[in-house]
Amino acid sequence: MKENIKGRPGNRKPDGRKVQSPNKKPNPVAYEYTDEEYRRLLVKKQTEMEKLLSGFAPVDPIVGMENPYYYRNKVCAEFRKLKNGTIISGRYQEGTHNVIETKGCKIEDQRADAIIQDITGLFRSFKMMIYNEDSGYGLIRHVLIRTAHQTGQIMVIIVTASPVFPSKKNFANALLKLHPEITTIVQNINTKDTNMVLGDRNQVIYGKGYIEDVLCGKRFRLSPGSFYQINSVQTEKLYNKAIKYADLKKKETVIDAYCGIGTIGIVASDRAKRVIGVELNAEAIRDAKINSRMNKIENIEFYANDAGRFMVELADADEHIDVVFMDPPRSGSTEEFLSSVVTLSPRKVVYISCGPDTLARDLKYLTTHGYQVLKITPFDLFPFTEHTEVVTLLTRDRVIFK
Ligand SMILES: C[S@@+](CC[C@H](N)C(=O)[O-])C[C@H]1O[C@@H](n2cnc3c(N)ncnc32)[C@H](O)[C@@H]1O
Repeated sequence: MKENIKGRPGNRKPDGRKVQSPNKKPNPVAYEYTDEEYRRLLVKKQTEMEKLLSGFAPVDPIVGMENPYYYRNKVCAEFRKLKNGTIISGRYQEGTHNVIETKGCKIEDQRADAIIQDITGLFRSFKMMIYNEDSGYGLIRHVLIRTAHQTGQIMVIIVTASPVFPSKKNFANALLKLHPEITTIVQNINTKDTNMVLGDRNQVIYGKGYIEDVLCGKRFRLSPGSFYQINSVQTEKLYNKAIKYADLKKKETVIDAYCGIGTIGIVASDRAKRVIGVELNAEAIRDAKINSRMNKIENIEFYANDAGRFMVELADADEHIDVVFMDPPRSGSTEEFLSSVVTLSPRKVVYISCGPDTLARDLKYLTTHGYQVLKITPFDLFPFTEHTEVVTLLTRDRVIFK
């Protein structure tokens, strides 16, 4: 099957916003979902990372997947009503809000795909009105499915344009009859004229309103609006490498900046003296606090704040920090954050990035302010897309490359 990858659901920023480029033409790049094509893409990504980053330090070979299919644990479906009254489900074509009908996508969780197909049928039989962005009329905006790789739990989030969701209990019962594996169903209310997928309000229709997954031996609760890496198999490898780079000895005070639900800090906490997590999204910080209790971790604290502002406060308070893990969104970090890192002067910075261009920009700042890049490892977190994740180790100790 050939598919326009740029039209895949990767076209969302890490915080869930759609990429805005309404006048952009559809991208002509199409990838074959085959092992041979996958190997070709890995070579291409390695070359791109070397071109971009080898001026800082040697780039290790990209860490690929043995089985690069059906890895996406988060799938956002869009819907469109055709002139003949039929409802189709699919994904937005990149840079547009045209819905391209999608079935059996080879990079999305297969359980999510099956659920979306059946939800589309139920929307038809329950005569649900699909939201029209131009007129602002209609109810159903999106459906988001989040699946937990280890526990198998599944969350269905139905995003509606209004709090009134007629027959929602009957709808949920009909869906659960078809898919008893679903563990929770949530209505998310998004009344705004916005590119953000999710609104601020959630109403639990069935189950607990969140799912739990296990990563690197720790258990994590995940609410509808919290960030969670979309490829769990590769995330474990990525976190293990990041923590190996930090080389913690149980004596260090560690920052987990842009911490989401606290995954990196919680996984690292056994090896550190103290961990401080900071994250802008209050819902994610609520999850992070529950996650630290659930894993019985006592040397970690979490703050809901802008990471840059928080680091300025730490620098002003003359705090001693040994290691900074930073994992900002694709847009990268800010000068406010980076200059505070320089002031705080941790021995090590482990920078995890899903935006290699902004990583290069931020590495330039840090290396012109006393840091040296020691290690760079790319990870293929997003097989069959143009995206690459990179973990980088910086230190303020001088090291000569042989
Ligand atoms: C790439 S995610 C990483 C999350 C987490 N480290 C993980 O591995 O799951 C980036 C996170 O940064 C958060 N974020 C975005 N802007 C921020 C800011 N200015 N200050 C703090 N956190 C921010 C997002 O909400 C998101 O949770």
